[in-house]
Amino acid sequence: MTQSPATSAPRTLAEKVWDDHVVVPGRVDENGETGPDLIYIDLHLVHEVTSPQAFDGLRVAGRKLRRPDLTIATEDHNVPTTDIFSPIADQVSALQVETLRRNCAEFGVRLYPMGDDEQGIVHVVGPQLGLTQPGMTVVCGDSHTSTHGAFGAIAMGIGTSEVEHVMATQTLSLRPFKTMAINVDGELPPGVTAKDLILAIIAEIGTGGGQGHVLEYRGPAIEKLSMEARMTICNMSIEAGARAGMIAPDQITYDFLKGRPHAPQGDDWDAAVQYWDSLQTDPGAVYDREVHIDASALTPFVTWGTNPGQGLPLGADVPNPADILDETQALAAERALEYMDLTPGTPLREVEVNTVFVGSCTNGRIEDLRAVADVLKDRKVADGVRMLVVPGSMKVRAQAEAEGLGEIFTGAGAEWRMAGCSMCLGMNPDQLSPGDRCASTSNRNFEGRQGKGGRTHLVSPAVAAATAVRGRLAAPADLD
Ligand SMILES: CC(C)[C@H](C(=O)O)[C@@H](O)C(=O)O
Ligand code: SF4
Repeated sequence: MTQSPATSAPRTLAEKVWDDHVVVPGRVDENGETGPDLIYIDLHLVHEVTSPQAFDGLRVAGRKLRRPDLTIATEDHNVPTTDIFSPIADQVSALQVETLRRNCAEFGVRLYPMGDDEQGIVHVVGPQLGLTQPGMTVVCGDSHTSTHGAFGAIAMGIGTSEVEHVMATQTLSLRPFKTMAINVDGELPPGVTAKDLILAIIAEIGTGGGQGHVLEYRGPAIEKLSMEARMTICNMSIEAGARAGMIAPDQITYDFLKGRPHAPQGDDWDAAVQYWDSLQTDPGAVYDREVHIDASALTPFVTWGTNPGQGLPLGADVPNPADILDETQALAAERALEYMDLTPGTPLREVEVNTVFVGSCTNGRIEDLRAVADVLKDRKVADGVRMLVVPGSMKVRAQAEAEGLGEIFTGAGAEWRMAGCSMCLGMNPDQLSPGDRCASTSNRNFEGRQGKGGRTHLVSPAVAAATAVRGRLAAPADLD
């Protein structure tokens, strides 16, 4: 953790974290081109889907895992959320989970298996244990690793060959990312949440808008957000095409972290906070690109299409592709509406759903469940609507139970499940059937993502809950 000399040029949060992790700087070749830096990795998260080949690679090369102490694994994608205490029925899922268990035992990786108190979605488990900390580099063979950037870490998804590289060396060879500031001015109005904000940001900059960049979300609206809300935002950075998303650590970050099992303690804590405080972007630091969003102008946001950028305020109508000037986007909208079976001009509030999914690494944390319970209390899920509430981790489930939320969910007629990725992508039995329409708190609305022929509208937890009660896309204010 080297401190930069006081005379150095102003740097952004991302640049500071990067600089502090360079093991070998990129070499300049004869044409003056700089090669990739060799970057140290502080935390490597592992799940059952993207790790088998990487472990195989180590085995074939006869190598050990370099830092088992910086590696942690959990079972999430294939976990059946109805019964996690029995063996998995599905053969493919069972094999993936068994393989992870064997690999973790052989290479000495700590694993949180199904049935363990700490088990859950990898991006919920890391922060919950205090493993994810400001100023770290965090990787995982999973695109939503960007979630951990909410702590002021550079956190990114990597491919399977990179997973193997990190396992063998605890480093990665990377070119520095470009930087982009997403300045969120003003204040979010009551009833408008982090999920609405990030959906609006992606609609604004596009699903390719962040390409090659690390996004830094900043400004008064971001500074007010809880860690859960910040994680929701950073989680979806990848849906804007970005390499990572970050938020500078502050007192809210420290209050969340303090006392967690892996957080520094005593003098180490004080020293860590002193270092973390130095990570804020310096005044005068220059980003490659800056975007401004006015939080106070936002309302609840929902997607109508088949990518996360195809979203609109809930009060809007289904768009008419003929009104979209950009030809490619107009064509994409046309195809999306066909798949989604939506007619231009229909008010989004009229769109009927038969399924509601609350969960995922975007919105499966305790605050999300509290928001859902606030709406469901003394209300019922509409006839003909199936609602699944799936906690992001078993710790979140236990907390929700302790607060009486589980009873509210089941009392309203929702299914209250065990922890896992579940219907976010349906690698377990929680899937949509063809023609089902789902309001989902997850992060991807791609064709067939939640089950073949299923249709997904991305929404906030509050909108999901109100939609479950009304049977049509709705915000809690529509229920009064
Ligand atoms: C299975 C995994 C590789 C994938 C990802 O990388 O994101 C999954 O988590 C997802 O959300 O689609
Ligand atoms: S909850 Fe969904 S987005 Fe998150 S890791 Fe699991 S499958 Fe991927």
